[in-house]
Amino acid sequence: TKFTVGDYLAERLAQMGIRHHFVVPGDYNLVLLDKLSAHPALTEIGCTNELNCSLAAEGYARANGVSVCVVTFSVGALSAFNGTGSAFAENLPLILVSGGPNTNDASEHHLLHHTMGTSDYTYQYEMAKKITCCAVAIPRAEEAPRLIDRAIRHALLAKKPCYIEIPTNLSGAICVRPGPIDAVTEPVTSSKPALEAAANCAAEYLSGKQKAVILVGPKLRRAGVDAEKALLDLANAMGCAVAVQPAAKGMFPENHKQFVGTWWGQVSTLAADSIVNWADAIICVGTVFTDYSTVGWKAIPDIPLMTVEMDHVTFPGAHFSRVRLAEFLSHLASQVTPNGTTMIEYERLRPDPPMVHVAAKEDVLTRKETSRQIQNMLSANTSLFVETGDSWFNGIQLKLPPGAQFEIEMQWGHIGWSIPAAFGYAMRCPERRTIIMVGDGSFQVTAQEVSQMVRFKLPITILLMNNRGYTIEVEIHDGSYNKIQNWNYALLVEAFNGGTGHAKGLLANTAGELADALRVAGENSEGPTLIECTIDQDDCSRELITWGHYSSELSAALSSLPATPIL
Ligand SMILES: C/C(NCc1cnc(C)nc1N)=C(/S)[C@H](O)COP(=O)(O)OP(=O)(O)O
Ligand SMILES: [Mg+2]
Repeated sequence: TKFTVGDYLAERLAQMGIRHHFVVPGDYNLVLLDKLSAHPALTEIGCTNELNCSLAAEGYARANGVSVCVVTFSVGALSAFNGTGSAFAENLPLILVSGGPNTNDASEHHLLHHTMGTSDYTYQYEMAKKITCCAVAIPRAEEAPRLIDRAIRHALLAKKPCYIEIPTNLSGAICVRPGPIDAVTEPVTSSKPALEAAANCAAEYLSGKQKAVILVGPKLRRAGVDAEKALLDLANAMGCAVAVQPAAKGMFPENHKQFVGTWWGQVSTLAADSIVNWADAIICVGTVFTDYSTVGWKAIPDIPLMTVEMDHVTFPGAHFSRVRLAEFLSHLASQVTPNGTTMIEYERLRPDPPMVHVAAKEDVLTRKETSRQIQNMLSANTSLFVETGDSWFNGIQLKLPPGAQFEIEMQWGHIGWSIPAAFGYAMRCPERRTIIMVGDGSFQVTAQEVSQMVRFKLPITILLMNNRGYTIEVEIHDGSYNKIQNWNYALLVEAFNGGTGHAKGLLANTAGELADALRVAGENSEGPTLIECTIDQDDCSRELITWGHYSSELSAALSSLPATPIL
């Protein structure tokens, strides 16, 4: 049989370790989908819509390192742009592939279905350029190898999404076979002189300091599989306190003796803020300081920083390009002199473990009791997804046992992300126990993807925190718009079974009912189990109230008049 453009893409995806491709079919991509599903190493995963398809691919990339989402032109791609934006914001190489109009139509000024109704079809490619690190539209089959390889390589190096548009008449066009995959996947290594110079600068930066801490940010994990190990080596070599930003929870082991908690200003955990504020040197590794992670700009380090990024290192007064994060940390680990001052001080500050109240079986269910029971089910095999909402704060308060994984989407913050993202993640890691903490408002955005968990028999446990509305928004700025229609969530999930599935929908109004429901979930290995936890609409974490208070100042800042009056 002839080798085609679609086969070229399929082979490249398989060569780089992708085993599942997330799709929604449409007549602009059907031939392409035939080629992809014909590849022995690829399994086609259909999704209910393109928003969920792109978010499922985003979740898959968290587990696999790279993912692909294949949609139809315009009506499909514009929804998939949202999950692509998430991948950009979260530093994930998601490959967005869209079918496109037949290359013969433009010159005929044909009006085509699914388009804006004009004969200019370039708008999608132009938009994709803005939300990816590389966008290509294949004009003819001869250029497919060069353009496909270029887009994928950019995505892998930048840890950002890329865009590949394949006209519907080119997927089946003759194409040459791909060369070695190294040409696409081989990483860029550090410049040796720059690495040395940066390490010398670090030694100088640290030499005059007494109280160094390490602050870990969400880009650490995105810097590659050896990045977390390199950080551990540096932490062990230094002996100093190590704090994580909220979006980096789980990227440093929480049972490590030098772990001092999540640094998040007034809503830090384990008094991490006290030791970070005490430090006279902060090594920021993959950190991201945003309005949310600094609690409305209130918690920003106010001392000169050393920052280690994915491909450069900066100091007060110095910048070193092309220094890879993992290589730099490992190199530094072999050079630094131990300085445990901040750990000695922290042991004096470390808060005593809180008294945990165990509710009686008949007690009305509370947020705290729900968190306590979730804490007890976390294990080395758990992957916990926490959704935008009070679930952020409740999830971040939990203590991760060694090996447990934690996934959060704090930069993009698209409510509903956790359902498709956990589904995509679980397709890649079916052996792990995936648990989702999600609010009622978020669940309503992407609930359809639970039906794919039924279809692929994924034993995902969904803790649906039903506080009757958009509570985070209530805390930031209340209004009529924070009210939503309540659903019978347990019934909805059972409706997805369609006569053959094994989803279970349970309602927990008391502590005892939650305990029973979690037992049922633990035994359901054939499909998802949703447990609707009904809690009072004002039963939110104190961190949310504190953060919300400062963020309402933030939202006031967001709505503040422009600094320079517009004349
Ligand atoms: C509406 C919105 N954010 C605005 C928003 C709106 N649209 C999208 C796609 N993403 C967003 N973050 C948010 S955080 C709601 O409070 C979420 O409500 P819910 O899931 O019920 O969680 P809580 O009750 O714990 O807040
Ligand atoms: Mg809610």
